[in-house]
Amino acid sequence: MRPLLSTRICPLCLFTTGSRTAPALCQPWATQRSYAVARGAWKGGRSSSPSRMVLSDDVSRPAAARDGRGRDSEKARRRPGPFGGMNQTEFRGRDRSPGAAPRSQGSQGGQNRDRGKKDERRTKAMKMQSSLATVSYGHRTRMKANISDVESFDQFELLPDVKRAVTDEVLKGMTDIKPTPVQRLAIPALLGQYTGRGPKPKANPGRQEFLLAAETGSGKTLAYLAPAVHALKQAEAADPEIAKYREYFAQQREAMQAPDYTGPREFEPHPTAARPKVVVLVPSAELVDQIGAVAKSLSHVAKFKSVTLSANKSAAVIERGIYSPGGVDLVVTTPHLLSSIADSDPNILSRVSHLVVDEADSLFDRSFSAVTTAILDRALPSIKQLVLCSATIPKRLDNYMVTQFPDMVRITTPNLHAIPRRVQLGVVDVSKDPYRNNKNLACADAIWSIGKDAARHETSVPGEVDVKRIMVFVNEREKTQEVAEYLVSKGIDAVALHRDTSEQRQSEMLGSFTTTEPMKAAIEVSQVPAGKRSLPNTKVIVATDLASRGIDTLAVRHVILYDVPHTTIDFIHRLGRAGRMGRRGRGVVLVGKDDRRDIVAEVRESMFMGQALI
Ligand SMILES: Nc1ncnc2c1ncn2[C@@H]1O[C@H](COP(=O)(O)OP(=O)(O)OP(=O)(O)O)[C@@H](O)[C@H]1O
Repeated sequence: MRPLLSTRICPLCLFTTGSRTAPALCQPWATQRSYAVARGAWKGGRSSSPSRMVLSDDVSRPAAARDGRGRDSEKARRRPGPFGGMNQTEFRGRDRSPGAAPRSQGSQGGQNRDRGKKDERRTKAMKMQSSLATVSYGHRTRMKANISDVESFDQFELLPDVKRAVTDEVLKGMTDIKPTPVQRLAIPALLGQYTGRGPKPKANPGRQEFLLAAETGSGKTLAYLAPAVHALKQAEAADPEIAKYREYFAQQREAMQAPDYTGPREFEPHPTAARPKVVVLVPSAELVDQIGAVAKSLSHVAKFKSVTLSANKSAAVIERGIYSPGGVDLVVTTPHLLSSIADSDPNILSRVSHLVVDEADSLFDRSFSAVTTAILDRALPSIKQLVLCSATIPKRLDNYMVTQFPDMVRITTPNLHAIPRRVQLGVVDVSKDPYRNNKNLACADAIWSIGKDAARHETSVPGEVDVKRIMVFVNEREKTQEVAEYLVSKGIDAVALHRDTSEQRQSEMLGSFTTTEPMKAAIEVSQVPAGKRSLPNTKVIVATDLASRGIDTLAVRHVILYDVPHTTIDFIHRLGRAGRMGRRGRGVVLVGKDDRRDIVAEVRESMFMGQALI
């Protein structure tokens, strides 16, 4: 007997039959077929509306929002009874939520024939968690169109010095420099520049609010810093107070050079002393240093004063930085530190025109949100541009933005919420032999095999190999130390990234993970005196993703997910430490007997399809 799935329904008489015999048995079917064949539109008995392999760009809109005809046919298709749900041009059960990215985003998408059914199964467990806000397919497509014809930083209306600072300082040494998708979208938008696509932006004399959301390692820092520095320099050129100070400074300096000068030898403080115009908030001291370094590079050419403030610095250094008589234009800091400075000097936020909240998903999370919003409230009266920046938009953040900033312009890249394209994910079932739920052993084994594999490839110097830098992620901070100690006991150079790790060791290790400089080691896997083997060509950081959120770990090719992350948000941030800026990367997830295999399988399949996680 022919299986039920291969039967077809004649659209006119609703006669059910096998596909081969249909034309012979059913006259309307045959008539329709020959008519359609003659038009070149035969789709095997389906109606001539779009094939289900073509996605409509209003796929994210609910059926009720579509035209009347659509609603009627929808009703008909959903009619209960033996023929209800037949003759559909698209699969009803398919995930129609906007977060489920279209096939066209992936390279392998064409392989999936019974796509609708598979998609539903594929995202079921992720949907149960459903922690990420969704982005519609139509929105992604529009954003894709908006970036297609931007090829160079010259196309942006940035001041020449700022442009030079980006290409000759921050991206120094790179050839064929092109803006990344998020830069193509965000820089013109933040500059208020019209790119010839979409509706022309209205000049907004009040406050502008932007969300800037793009995948990990995609260049978001420059996307917000370059326009902020541009605005800073423009405002400075038009500020009468600064012009007056410059005049005073030049006169005073000349006067001081006279041999008979007896007046004060110090200058009056600059109008911007302790009154920055641009403030960038980030969640950790490491990120303060990282973003601060990009700002510093920009300042060398664009000429402005940037300062980094973090709890790693002494009170004296912080005070010297912020109260420098030469003024301060841009501050990169954490909300807690800025808040405590603002408690003793409320004027510190009185001139802020540009406030950037980087890693906004963390900074509006429970642990930070009270202090972040307090800063926001203080700074809002003077703010001209507020930018929230993140690689993930959790539903929580989405709701906050909807209620607090309903007019916020959302700039999201077409691949938002997808794991970088060139990162692959392998799964190790640690519940089986030889590990029997010993994750420590499985983790050490994975690192040893990466190290041994790398030891086979000598550099141009005989006997020398590249050092592999590997990140291991655990769910709980307390676990970092335990895992790191175990790895060290197995001859692996591992360090836990947490508050109690010595600052020097931590920054040494992070430094070697964020540099693009190759590191070399002797090829031999050595025997230390006690007979314990050691692996000299790997370096390992064990961390929770909070400790490493946003860190630009360019040197990392391997990420080990010791614990299965609690949410897809954590998957994105953890795997996003590899595969930065289009580099290749590999993730390995250790799945124990109590772990959510369904989630891992779905994440893996989404990655394979090149689709966004939901
Ligand atoms: N146009 C560009 N071309 C090449 N490299 C770039 C470009 N823009 C930025 N980069 C580099 O890409 C790397 C990642 O950038 P950045 O740290 O801003 O990523 P991100 O999007 O903020 O990532 P995350 O979400 O993980 O914080 C940096 O090393 C940066 O120098």
